[in-house]
Amino acid sequence: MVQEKGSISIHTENIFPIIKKFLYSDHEIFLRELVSNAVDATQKVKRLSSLGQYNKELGDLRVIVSVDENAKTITISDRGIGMTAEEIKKYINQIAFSGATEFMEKFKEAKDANEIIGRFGMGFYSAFMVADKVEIQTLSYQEGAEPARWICDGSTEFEITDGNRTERGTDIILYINSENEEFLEKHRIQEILDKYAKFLPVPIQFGTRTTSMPDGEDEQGETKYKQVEIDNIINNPNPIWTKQPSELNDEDYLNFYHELYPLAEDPLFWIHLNVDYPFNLTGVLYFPKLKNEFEFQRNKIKLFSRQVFITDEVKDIVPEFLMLLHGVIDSPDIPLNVSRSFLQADSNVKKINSYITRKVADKLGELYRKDRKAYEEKWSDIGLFVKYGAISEEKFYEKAKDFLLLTNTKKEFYTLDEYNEKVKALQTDKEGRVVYLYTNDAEKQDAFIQSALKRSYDVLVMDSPLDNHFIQHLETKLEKVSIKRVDADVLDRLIQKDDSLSHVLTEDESNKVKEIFEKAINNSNMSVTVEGLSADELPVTITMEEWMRRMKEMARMGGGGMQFYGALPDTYKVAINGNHKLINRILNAGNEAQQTALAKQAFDLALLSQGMLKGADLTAFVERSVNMIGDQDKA
Ligand SMILES: Nc1ncnc2c1ncn2[C@@H]1O[C@H](COP(=O)(O)OP(=O)(O)OP(=O)(O)O)[C@@H](O)[C@H]1O
Repeated sequence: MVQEKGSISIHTENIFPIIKKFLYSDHEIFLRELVSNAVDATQKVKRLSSLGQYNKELGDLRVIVSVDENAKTITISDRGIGMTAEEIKKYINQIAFSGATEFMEKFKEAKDANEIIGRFGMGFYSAFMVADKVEIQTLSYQEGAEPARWICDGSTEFEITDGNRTERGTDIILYINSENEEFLEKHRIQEILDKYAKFLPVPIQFGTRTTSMPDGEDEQGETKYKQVEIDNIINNPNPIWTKQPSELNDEDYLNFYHELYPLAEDPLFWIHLNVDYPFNLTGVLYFPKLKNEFEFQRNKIKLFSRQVFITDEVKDIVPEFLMLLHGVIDSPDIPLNVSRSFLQADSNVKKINSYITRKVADKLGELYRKDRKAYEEKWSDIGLFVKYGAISEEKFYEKAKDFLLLTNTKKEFYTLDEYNEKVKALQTDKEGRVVYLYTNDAEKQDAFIQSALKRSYDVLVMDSPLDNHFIQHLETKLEKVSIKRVDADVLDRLIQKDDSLSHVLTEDESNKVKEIFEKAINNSNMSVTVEGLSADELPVTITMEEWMRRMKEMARMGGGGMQFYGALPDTYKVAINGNHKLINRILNAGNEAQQTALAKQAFDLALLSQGMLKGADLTAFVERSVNMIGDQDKA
C-alpha cells in the first residue's frame, strides 16, 4: 500500500540529469559515499549502545556490499541506526537537498563530482550518477519503529511505503542504468572498495574469496592444503594511525608501510602524528629512501577523513618539500571540497602545515642528537630532503640549520657552525669573507681538488641536482661566506689573500706569453691571462667563472628567467702561471712553431685534466705527444 507520495523539496525541475551529466568523470565515488553513510550509521548505533541509549544486541555490524548481475542491482547493507519514515523525509528528502538551489548555481563552476557532492551534502544522491532507480529499505533502532521503504526513479518524485526489513539497519539498493553496467562487474567494485574503503573503521564485506588452508598431512608428512571459501573482508578497520604510538612497535610500522606500498624498500624512519587540538589530525609519515629520484616519488601521501580515503593529491595540504614523504594523514578538519586557493588560505590547513613541518624538523633533530653516527649514515638519503626543506620553507631552515650536514671530499660530516669553525683560519680572504670550496664532480675536478688540499684547504662535495639552489640559499643565509666551485678560478683568486699576485716575468715577456697562447688556442671564447701563481701550481688552468656557470646551470635546470644565460656561449678563463718553469721554457723555445706547439700541448693538458679534451682534438693531442716523446729520444 502506498503510504505517501511526494515531491523532493527542491525548487528546480529535475536535478538528476544534471548530476548524471556533469559529474560523469567521477562516477565511482557513489560507492564511497554510500559505504561511508553505512559506516556512519553503524558507528552511531555503537555509540548509542556504549552510552546505554540502546540496549539490544548489536549483532554482526559489518557492512555488506553485494552485486546482483541478473537484477542489475548493487546493494549496500548495514546494521546501523536505520531510519524511520519520518527520518527519511527529513534526511533524504529535505536535508540532503537543502543546498540544491545553490547547487544549481554552482554546478557550472565545479570541476569534478567531489567538489559538488560534499559541498552540497548530497552524498546519498550521488547514487543517481549510476542508477535509474534507488530504493531504501530501513528499520530504525528505535523502540517500536516500523520498517520503511523509499523509492525514487531519478525524477523529483518519490514514494514512501511500508518496508520489509526485519532487522535494524538499512539496505540501499541501486538499479544500475545501462551506461554504468561496468559497476556490475565484481572486479570493478573490488577495485573501488580497495581504493576508498581499505581502512574504514567497520568491516566491509564484499562476497567471498577462495584461500588455501592447512588440511592435515600427506603420507610424506608434508602439510596438505585445501581450498576454502571465506568472507571477503575489504578493510583493516584498525590501521596503525588510529592507535597510540605506545601500543606500536617498529614491526607494526614497517608492516603498515608495506601494506601501503608493497613494492617499496623499507623506509628510513617515521613520524606518528597525533593532535586533537586546535585541529584534529592523525597519521604516520615515513621517510623513504630517496636517492636522487625524488621527482618520481611524489603523491605518496594518502589523505583520509575519518578513515575514508579521499585523495593522494595532498599538494595544498602538506608543505611542498614534505611531498617526498610517504604515508597517511587523516583529518576531519581539512575542508575537502573547496578550491585550491580557498584551501591554501584555510586556517586549519595553515596550522596543519606548520604542525607537520615542526614535527618533521623535531624528528630529524632528535635523530641527529640521539645518534649522530647513524644520522650521518642516513645522510645520503635524508640530505636531499633536508636541503629541499631548508630552501623552500624558512621555518624549516631555522630548525634544520643545526642538523644540516656538509660533507667534504674526505667523507667527513660537519654542521654549518662546525664547518665555519674548521675552515675560517685558512680560508678567509682579504675582504674577511670565508670562502667555502666545493666540487660537484670530484673525478673531473681532481686536479683542482688536489691543489686545494695541498694548501690544506677543504673541499666540500655538492653533487646533487639540488645543490645549485642549496648553495645560493646558504650564501644568502650565512654571513660573510662565499661558496665557490673549486675549478671556478685559480686558487689564489678563489681565496685571494693579497692584492697583487706577482710573477717573475717582465711585461714584455708576459705579453709575449699571452700572444703565444692566444695563437695556440685560437678560440675567442677562451680569454688568456698571465697570473702570478705559486710555482707548484699547474702551468695552465682553465676555469669558468662561478657566477656565470651557476646561471647557466640554472638555465639548464629550467630556472625561470635564466634562459638568457643558457643561450650564451660557454666562455672560459685560461690562466697561465707566470711562475711555472714550463712557461719559461716556452718563451725560450727555438722558434715560433715550437713555441706554439708547446703552448698548445700545455693547454691541451689542462683541457685533458678537466675532461674537456674530446674527439679529434684528443686524437691530435695523443699523436702530438707520441711524436714529442719520439723527438726527445732523437735529441
Ligand atoms: N545507511 C544509512 N543509515 C542511516 N541513515 C542514513 C544512511 N544513509 C543516509 N542516511 C541519512 O541521510 C542523511 C543524508 O545523507 P547524505 O549522504 O546525503 O549526506 P551526509 O552523509 O549527511 O553528508 P555528506 O555525504 O555530504 O558527508 C545522513 O546524514 C543520514 O542521516
